[in-house]
Amino acid sequence: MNPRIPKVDLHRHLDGNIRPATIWELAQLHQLSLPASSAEGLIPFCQIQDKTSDLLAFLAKLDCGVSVLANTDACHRIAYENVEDAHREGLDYVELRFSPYYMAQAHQLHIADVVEAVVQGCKDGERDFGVKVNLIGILSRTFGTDACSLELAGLIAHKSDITALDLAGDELGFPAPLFVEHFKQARDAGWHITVHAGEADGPQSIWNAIELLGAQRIGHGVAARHDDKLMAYLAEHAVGIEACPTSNYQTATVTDTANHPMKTFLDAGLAVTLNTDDPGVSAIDLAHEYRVAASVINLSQNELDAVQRNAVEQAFLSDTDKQQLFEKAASR
Ligand SMILES: O=c1[nH]cnc2c1ncn2[C@@H]1O[C@H](CO)[C@@H](O)[C@H]1O
Ligand SMILES: [Zn+2]
Repeated sequence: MNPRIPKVDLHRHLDGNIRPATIWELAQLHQLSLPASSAEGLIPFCQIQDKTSDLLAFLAKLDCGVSVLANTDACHRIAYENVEDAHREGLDYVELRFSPYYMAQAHQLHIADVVEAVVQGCKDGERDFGVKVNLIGILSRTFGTDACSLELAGLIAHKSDITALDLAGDELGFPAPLFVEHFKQARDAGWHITVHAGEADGPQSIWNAIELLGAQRIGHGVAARHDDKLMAYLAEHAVGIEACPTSNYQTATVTDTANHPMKTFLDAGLAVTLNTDDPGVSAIDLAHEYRVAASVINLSQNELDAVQRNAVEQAFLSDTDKQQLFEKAASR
């Protein structure tokens, strides 16, 4: 990554980035059983080894980490450690997303309490590590529309501490038209919108995210490659593409990383950004994704710099905040 351009990750699930050592310690603390007898032994259960058969097999790997969230202190801890991880990676700004319903599920926590703990964990992390953070709430579509209504209510209870709403989980089984009302409420709350689309399903899912849910950015968006009209629309309206190539390889969204459409998207004028998705589960960091984009996807240094700048342009931040990020990076 270019140190003179802000280092930004816009698509990172904090509940997909729980350290194996923390999973182990929380299980000890709360006397919870795990499928292994040491932190190292846990790795095959909470990290992808090579790739999985499909998105749902990938998502099952997140279950181990959230299974130890026995109380709100545990939620605070993993949020705080996510900010520490971002600091260790040298990031200037990160948008962390999380699904409070999913985090609350294993131990029947109160959804709004989970949101509060995550908000506080991130605030404490920002104070201690000097990384700027914004939070994106997720509706986990996999659990259906009623669960998503509860999840939305828990997020809206902390409306001013949340920047945007996202829809994640089983894209094929729970398509966007089911969530029109949820996203209307989110826009009425003044939130930005980003939606996982075109990862497990086709281009229509991306159109739906934009036209029915009001998405300003698309998580993954890989399937746009099959629809020229959509590509032209994305370019014209600067709808950002949050690319996560290693995740896309591991979920079998792309057959191999070299086949990722990032370069095609850039050539077509799309505002592509590069992100980690679930770095703990994928065992990667943002610098790894930039190396992959250079050496496997063959982006030039100019293209990599453009992608790095796109992340600032596409961030859910005010123009003043974006300017400050650019100035901070230019002066180092
Ligand atoms: O790559 C992904 N695609 C779709 N959904 C995802 C991905 N990674 C994580 N989640 C989903 O996000 C929520 C936790 O933040 C969970 O619903 C998880 O399944
Ligand atoms: Zn994601």
